[in-house]
Amino acid sequence: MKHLELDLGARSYPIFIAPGILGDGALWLKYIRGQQVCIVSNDTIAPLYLASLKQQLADKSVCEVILPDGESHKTLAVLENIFDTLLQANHNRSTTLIALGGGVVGDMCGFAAACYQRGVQFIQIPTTLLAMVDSSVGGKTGVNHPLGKNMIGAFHQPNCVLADLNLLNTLPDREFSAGMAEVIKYGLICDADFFVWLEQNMSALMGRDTELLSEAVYRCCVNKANVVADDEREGGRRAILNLGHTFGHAIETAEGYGNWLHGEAVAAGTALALALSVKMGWLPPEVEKRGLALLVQADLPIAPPPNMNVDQFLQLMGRDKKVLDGQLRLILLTGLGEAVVSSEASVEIISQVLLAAGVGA
Ligand SMILES: NC(=O)c1ccc[n+]([C@@H]2O[C@H](COP(=O)([O-])OP(=O)(O)OC[C@H]3O[C@@H](n4cnc5c(N)ncnc54)[C@H](O)[C@@H]3O)[C@@H](O)[C@H]2O)c1
Ligand SMILES: O=C(O)C(=O)C[C@@H](O)[C@H](O)[C@H](O)COP(=O)(O)O
Ligand SMILES: [Zn+2]
Repeated sequence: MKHLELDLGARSYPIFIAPGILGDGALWLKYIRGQQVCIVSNDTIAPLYLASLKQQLADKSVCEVILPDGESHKTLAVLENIFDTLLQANHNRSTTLIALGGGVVGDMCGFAAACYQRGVQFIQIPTTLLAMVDSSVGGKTGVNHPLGKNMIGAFHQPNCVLADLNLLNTLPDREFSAGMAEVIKYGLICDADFFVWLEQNMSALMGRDTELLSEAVYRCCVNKANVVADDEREGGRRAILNLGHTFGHAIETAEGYGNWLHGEAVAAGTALALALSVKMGWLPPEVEKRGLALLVQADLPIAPPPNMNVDQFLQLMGRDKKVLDGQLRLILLTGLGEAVVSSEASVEIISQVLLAAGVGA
């Protein structure tokens, strides 16, 4: 089993990574401090894994909330279901919520935990590759608004993260690829050695080799844990985890939540960030080429949707959470494994990169 700690002082927590650990209650039941537990999942994942989870919780008083599946349901209105269930079952501040699902369930369950009676504990049991390598770690929680991704939320850290690699056996290929976009992100922004390792192993990873996947999840979590431990609330360096996301979130919002998967939009957004980094004269074109090749090998899109136009991109990007005093800030690369947060790219140069990528005038 692989194990690391996210070091946040009193709010530190462990991340466990191994096949089969969902069934090893002895490992993780101690992170549930009270008797009341509320499992939050969705109508795709619950039929697959809810019973196994409940088996481990036989000594607890358990209720469950099964949300409708999909990014389009990551809303304040759907979040109400969690509060309704908690109140109907008389859950108090000693309750623990458990997120059993991908990033959508994890972000919503975490946000409900941040809000319910002004904050209760929660555990992340990620069931997608994306959630294992990224969304279950670091405490960003929230929901979407029709005008922008993750616009309503809170920072709220879990008590522990359990990444059971066996759960990936049922994950559809398209969702698996989407997770790879965030995996590749870590190599590009802060871990050149990991990027080279991914180049050497991508074909076996796409074949879902468990040993290699376990190593990939571990290295992503180590990288994310280091960044988050340095800057929990994104005052500075944490923003590098947003590589490709300003473009990507614009795509997700414009195309209608769920039509482009988050990872797909991040992949196309990363391709744009690579092109912009080269255009700024900061990144050797050879690194852009290697980044694009890895995204393609992971079956990810590297072109933005042709039905979007430049104005639409700029308007949606203008609402990004990294905008400061009206100034757009983007994550750009200055080398392999080296990212900066920069406001130096002008609207003109961004527009040129979008046009060159096939976005409408
Ligand atoms: N909080 C963060 O730091 C953070 C980081 C990255 C992404 N996110 C958010 O995460 C979301 C994307 O997460 P995602 O890619 O996990 O998508 P998701 O949660 O929508 O899950 C993808 C799909 O796979 C299904 N599924 C999940 N696990 C399965 C399994 N084991 N077997 C079969 N089907 C399974 C789900 O029901 C869903 O249909 C976005 O909303 C994004 O904004 C948050
Ligand atoms: O953890 C972070 O910080 C990230 O930026 C991780 C991203 O992969 C993730 O998509 C996150 O939800 C984006 O955050 P946002 O603040 O841009 O909504
Ligand atoms: Zn992301």
